Amino acid sequence: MPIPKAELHLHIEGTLEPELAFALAARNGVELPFADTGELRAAYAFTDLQSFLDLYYGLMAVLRTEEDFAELADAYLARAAAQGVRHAEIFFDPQAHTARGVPMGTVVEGLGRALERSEERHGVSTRLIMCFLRDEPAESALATLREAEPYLHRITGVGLDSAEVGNPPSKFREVYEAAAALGLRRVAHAGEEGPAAYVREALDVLGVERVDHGLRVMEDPGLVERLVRERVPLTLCPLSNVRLRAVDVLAEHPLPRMMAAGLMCTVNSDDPAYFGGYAGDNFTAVRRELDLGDEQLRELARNSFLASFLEDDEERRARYLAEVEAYDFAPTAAVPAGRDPEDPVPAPAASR
Ligand SMILES: Nc1ncnc2[nH]cnc12
Ligand SMILES: [Zn+2]
Repeated sequence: MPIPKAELHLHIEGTLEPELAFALAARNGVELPFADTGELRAAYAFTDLQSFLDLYYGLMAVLRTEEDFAELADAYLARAAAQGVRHAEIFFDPQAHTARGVPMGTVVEGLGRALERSEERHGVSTRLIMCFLRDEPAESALATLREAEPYLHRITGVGLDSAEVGNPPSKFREVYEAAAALGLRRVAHAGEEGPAAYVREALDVLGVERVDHGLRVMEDPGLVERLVRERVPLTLCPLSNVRLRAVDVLAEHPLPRMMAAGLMCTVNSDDPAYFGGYAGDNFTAVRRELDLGDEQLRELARNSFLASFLEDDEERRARYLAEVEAYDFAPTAAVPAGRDPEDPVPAPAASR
């Protein structure tokens, strides 16, 4: 089995695999501007965040019913479980659905249906985080929070995503204050394409407890010092950073330098259907391309549980952490050539 881990940066809409997209399109009578899954996959040649977002929002047209959202989440949870994910804190983008006439209740109840049975079916505990689209007006985010109030028993926190540059965290001060007043946890994407100053704003103005990405914090040594001192977790997404050209190649990803600086890093998949891999694939890729050793992988896995919103279930967190500490990385020398040293049985796909 791959090392146990929590996934803390995962957009459920970004788990829509081409095969499911076409199946849902057929079921819902939606015409896609692609002839087949091959043609769709060929469109995944992104040049930046916006070029991805255009396709990502377009493909959501196939998601219409509660059953669609339940199926999407269930497929993700099955894949994540197979890669060692024991706990998942899942983002969703309600405005991307309500804007096209799909009610908030359809989205939340559909996702909730899959999340409710996730432990029993997949052995994965879950939380749900509602993201606001930062390229929409702040008033729309506030209206979305109000619309979500009947469903807050299913929602642990709020996040902020979509086109970052030109949409600083401070634009959402009011809605984050309202979310805090409702007892919601707070995270935000910052420092993915935007500057380190956006990370400072997310902390100071929005009061976030984790920073999603935070890739660019290394440009600001004072900020790094603060993040280390305050133990603020960063939810990094290495394969995403390569696909969206935030870094040129994985071998140049700052993750090892960030870990060496004492930052509390985690590794996540972001939008795995689009970026070439799920959580375990990201672990495998950083191990290989960045030369991370067993104990660095253990640190990333440990951090993922420490940074998770499991304060209401410390017993479970302790159990997961004990699994991480007890995890046995099989000695490389004893592994036959071609076998994954961490995996006691030959696996069809890379998945750490
Ligand atoms: N990587 C990403 N950055 C910002 N918004 C997103 N929405 C989905 N994936 C995203
Ligand atoms: Zn993201």
